[in-house]
Amino acid sequence: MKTQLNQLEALLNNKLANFDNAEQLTTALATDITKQLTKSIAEKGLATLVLSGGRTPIPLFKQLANTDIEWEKVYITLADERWVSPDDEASNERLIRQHLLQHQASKANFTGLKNHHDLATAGETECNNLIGKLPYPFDVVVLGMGNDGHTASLFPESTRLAEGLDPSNPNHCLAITPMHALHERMSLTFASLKQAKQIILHLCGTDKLNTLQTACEDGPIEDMPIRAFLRSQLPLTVYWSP
Ligand SMILES: O=C(O)[C@H](O)[C@@H](O)[C@H](O)[C@H](O)COP(=O)(O)O
Repeated sequence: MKTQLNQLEALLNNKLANFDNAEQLTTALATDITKQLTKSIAEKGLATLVLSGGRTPIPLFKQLANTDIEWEKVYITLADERWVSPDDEASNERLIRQHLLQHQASKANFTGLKNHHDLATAGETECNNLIGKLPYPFDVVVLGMGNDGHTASLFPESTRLAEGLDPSNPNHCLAITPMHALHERMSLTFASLKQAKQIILHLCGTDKLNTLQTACEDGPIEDMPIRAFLRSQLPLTVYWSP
């Protein structure tokens, strides 16, 4: 494990922060996000935070919910959304409302990606216009990764993946359909996410470490979309714990 971590630190140009356990990672990550948001608020009176769904970030959401930040000056949105009702078990908006927009963080300004359209393809323009109204570039983006190398909802083999990965795509979001995951999705584009002041890839478990190692090796970006972030000169840090 130590050798693997040393190899990855070299591959990631020392942008790998590894911790002995998820609790230590969560505390450090919540602290770092708080610092960046507080700095942005001091500089420009507001801050934007883009979050991913999944199971990994739930402890982080819970810790941030109780953190003393001027949340009324923080604008939060999602890196992606399953195109389901916000009260559906699969909804990332539901996850954010349930675990983050509580306690002190209940004062934050949240913009969801799901709108009234039945299909993500029909809702794409409205979603893009809505995200376009948020303060930009984003200050902090927190990404997860699946063991297929997807991030946000930029899945290998998905429809329109090339558009989603196109660094010059002028749009913030696109409707995309994974081949091997449930639900039509709305995903922020690589072009929109990569402009952020701070990009965090939040991973837990040896399976994700092994996937990260594979993603750091040669191979097409389309095979493992997280490679678009790893191979660009971006302010990206990987936070990992067992
Ligand atoms: O909507 C989603 O599912 C997420 O945005 C997705 O990109 C997630 O970050 C990864 O699938 C990792 O999920 P886990 O944290 O559950 O492994």
